[in-house]
Amino acid sequence: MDADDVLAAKRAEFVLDGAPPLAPPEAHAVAPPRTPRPVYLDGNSLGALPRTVPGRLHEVVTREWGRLRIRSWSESGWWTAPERVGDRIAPLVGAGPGRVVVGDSTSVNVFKAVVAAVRIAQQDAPGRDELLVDAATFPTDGYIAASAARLTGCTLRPVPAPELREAIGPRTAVVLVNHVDYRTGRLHDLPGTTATAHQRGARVVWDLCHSAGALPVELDAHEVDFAVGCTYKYLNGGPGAPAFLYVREELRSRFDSPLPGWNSHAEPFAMAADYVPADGAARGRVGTPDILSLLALEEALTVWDGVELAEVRAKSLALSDFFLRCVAAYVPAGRVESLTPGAHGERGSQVTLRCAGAGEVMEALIAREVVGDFRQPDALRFGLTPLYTSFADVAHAARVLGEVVA
Ligand SMILES: Cc1ncc(COP(=O)(O)O)c(C=O)c1O
Ligand SMILES: Nc1c(O)cccc1C(=O)C[C@H](N)C(=O)O
Repeated sequence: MDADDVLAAKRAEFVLDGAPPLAPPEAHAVAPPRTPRPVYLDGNSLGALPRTVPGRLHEVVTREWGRLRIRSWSESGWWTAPERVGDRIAPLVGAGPGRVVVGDSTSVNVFKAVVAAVRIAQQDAPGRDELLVDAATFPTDGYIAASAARLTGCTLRPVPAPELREAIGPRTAVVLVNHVDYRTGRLHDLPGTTATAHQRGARVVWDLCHSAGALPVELDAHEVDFAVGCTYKYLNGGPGAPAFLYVREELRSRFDSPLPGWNSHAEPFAMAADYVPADGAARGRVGTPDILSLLALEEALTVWDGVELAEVRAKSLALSDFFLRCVAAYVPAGRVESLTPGAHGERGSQVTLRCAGAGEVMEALIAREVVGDFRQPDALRFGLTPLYTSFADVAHAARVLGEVVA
């Protein structure tokens, strides 16, 4: 299967094992892998380092910051980086140019998107005062949605994702959904939920943290209103890399950000007392962008050049199918149970196994160089990142898991 893998060559573009330490500034590259260990199955939490990033960062720090200093805001393209990097992410989430901006954290972008979506829904129909969130949401979305609800006079109602469509009613202003559940890896119905919300006069906000770069996402085609996502998982932007915010083209002029910082002003350097929002993606900005992280992300995104998301999806599903087959073959019966749906249409790009003593089992796996993660209370998570995970990796991981639980 590895021999037939059309994405196999991509693996060499990442730093994946005990290679020599980084930062030989002139070389800008790290020696290729010599051993296939450790097996890294945690790219759904922190993506691996693309080889060319250290060199690019070195250049940004020494030349753009060190020598050009303030000139770099214009000469090195720093000022426009949030929109430029947004345009690089756009094709990965099915968005046209000018609709995605990069900056802040996912949490902050959830806040901007949810409050802005409620404002639009309430302008269209003033009585709408309910915010729905998928009940198994990643915690930050739930916390932020609760605060956004308080600020906008809404009530927050958690609903299991498969029941969301039915739950959308005449009072629903906004539905906030995680596209892929971070715990189970379940893929939620983006086209159907979005269409139902719109039929019933509500707006949708999708959190794409676990789908951007993991599978095709068609934001424009499905007329999604707002979407947010992080860039440190499947987009490999690095720890704390800035998040992204998508605003649907038709809502561009109606997007009233609850965090209208000076970077989102139509004329930031007019330093005007009154706020006039920028047109386009820049309207989603707040303050000064995190340039080092942003430019590391921009470089990391070059690994997507020439990659078809359909191939990524096909490999992701083949990897999860194969991993589950290997688990069935190597792990004693009854010791683990897959929480990840069997149906391809309901699966993201990870496999989660429920397992007694999962915390200790994961510690033992990591000690044996199989790196996944543990989520409370009993979940073993294995992220499958098609650009660098091999079939041999997942077979090895299943074999070691079988030995550990036995
Ligand atoms: C679905 C989801 N939303 C949000 C976050 C985190 O948001 P932030 O980038 O603000 O830490 C994560 C992971 O950390 C996540 O899995
Ligand atoms: N963002 C993280 C961090 O700063 C530290 C440790 C883990 C994370 C994560 O991304 C967790 C991840 N969202 C999850 O799906 O559990």
